[in-house]
Amino acid sequence: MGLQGTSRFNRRAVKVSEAQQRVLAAIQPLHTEKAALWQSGGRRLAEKLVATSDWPPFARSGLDGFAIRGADAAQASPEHPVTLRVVDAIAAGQVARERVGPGTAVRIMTGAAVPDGADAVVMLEQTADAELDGQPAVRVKHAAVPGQNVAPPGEEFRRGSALAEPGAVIRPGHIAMLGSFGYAELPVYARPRVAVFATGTELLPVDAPLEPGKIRDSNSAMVAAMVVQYGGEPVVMGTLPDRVDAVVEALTAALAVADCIVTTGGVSVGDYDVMAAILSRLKQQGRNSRQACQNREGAEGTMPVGGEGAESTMPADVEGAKPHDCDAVERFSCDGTLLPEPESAVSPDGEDDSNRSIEAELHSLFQDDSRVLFDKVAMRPGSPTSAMLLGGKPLFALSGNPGACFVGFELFVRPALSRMQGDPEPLPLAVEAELTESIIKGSPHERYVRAKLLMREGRVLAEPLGFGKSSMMASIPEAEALLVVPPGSKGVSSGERVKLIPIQR
Ligand SMILES: Nc1nc2c(c(=O)[nH]1)N[C@H]1C(S)=C(S)[C@@H](COP(=O)(O)OP(=O)(O)OC[C@H]3O[C@@H](n4cnc5c(N)ncnc54)[C@H](O)[C@@H]3O)O[C@H]1N2
Ligand code: MOO
Repeated sequence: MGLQGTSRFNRRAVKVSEAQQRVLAAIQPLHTEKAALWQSGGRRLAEKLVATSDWPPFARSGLDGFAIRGADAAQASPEHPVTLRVVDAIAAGQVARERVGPGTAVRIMTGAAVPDGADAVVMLEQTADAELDGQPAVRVKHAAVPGQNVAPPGEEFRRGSALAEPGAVIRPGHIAMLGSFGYAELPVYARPRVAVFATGTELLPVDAPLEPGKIRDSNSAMVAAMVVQYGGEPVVMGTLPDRVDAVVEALTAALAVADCIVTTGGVSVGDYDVMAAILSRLKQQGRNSRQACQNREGAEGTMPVGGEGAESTMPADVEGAKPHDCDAVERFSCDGTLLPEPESAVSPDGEDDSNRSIEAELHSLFQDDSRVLFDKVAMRPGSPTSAMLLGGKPLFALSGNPGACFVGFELFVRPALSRMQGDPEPLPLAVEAELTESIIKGSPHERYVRAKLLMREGRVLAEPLGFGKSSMMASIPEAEALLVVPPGSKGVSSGERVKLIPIQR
């Protein structure tokens, strides 16, 4: 394959929190657009919106009854009712033609504008129809006070007051408020378009019969569903064989249509782990470019985010940590672009020709602002989970194992999608719960265990689900949280409080 070498083992794990920070530091919110009010639920607002009038906009009756002057019925009681002449009757949406003067009332329905002169509404149940000098009248049988059952203008919102801040998720309540103030369209962040690929020559489409040694591609559809769940638009691009040229071609096509790419599989250290090979080459490019600059300028180079300098804050990872392989030829310019292949590197046999064409394809894939963000994470499952920027767009190379793929998406792709949609705090809030049963198995790295949440006697409990191996999917549908087991040899005991990350259901 030409791209495999010892550098595929040369990966050092970063902590989950560090990996998340690298992702967030590399991503900006997307462009904004307008969405119809009724279609904007769940999207994120791109601007602060304010009340365009006082609310309510007029003094509003809270009941069906009679609008009166409170002072007229201050002493009213069932034994000594007060009789008032009824001068008008209005439904919601109508405005009274008459003012309410001393000794008069207007029959009024819920939501109608309280007429001038009136300052109270008496509910129908506290009145009786009457006549006064042959004219319609009302007997008020309970004492009234000014202001009763009247919502004054601006009671709830003052004109100009903030209704929602940029980045807020638009919830049904926002839609009600914004509709009241005449916002028929809302400025929202664009939904990220996410290209989804599964790599693996063993993969069959979901509608194909099983064949010996092959399995159906379940990750693509799961990832697409998760993209939708977190506000994005998936572009499912199918399965790819474990060949660098095929993957590079597909990634190039994806970059033309998507804001973000998610791949699954091929990210570990195996002979056919094609995503790992691409990551390794991109990393090598960054390293060579820095080396070339240092040599040329005779100065200490500074490492970009995701470079080896950042990694040195971690203890050497026990699995796969090796000194950097610095035997690469300097074929990269100071800005990180690939320089032409030297003539001497090309031999007449077919192997080199094919390498050369792969080099050319990689050259065009690794445009400006292409770099590895991380290529191993100190976690289980999904330690080979990786991320890179390609031409400024994030690519998440998730593990092929379905359980690890799911966890990798929740931990890294979800915050990225939230950031692209303008979320000011894209990392999910961790909460605590009591563990229902011990997790005996220790781990050198943090473990993210799929769990169900239970309420018992007002306490939130977390129940670890069975079938939680990286390769297993049976626990994914039921998972309501990822329970975080700290690194260590002894696991966590039943009854202990554990940190967990809720999953959107
Ligand atoms: N020598 C080593 N081997 C492995 C290591 C290691 O450190 N050294 N890491 C292991 C860990 S941890 C994980 S996780 C897996 C990650 O492997 P990849 O991400 O490269 O994934 P694949 O090898 O392509 O596939 C793994 C597994 O998942 C199945 N798969 C792949 N794609 C799909 C799909 N779209 N739908 C359903 N299932 C899929 C695939 O058939 C494999 O069974 O590597 C370990 N190995
Ligand atoms: O880290 Mo891997 O996902 O355990 O099997």
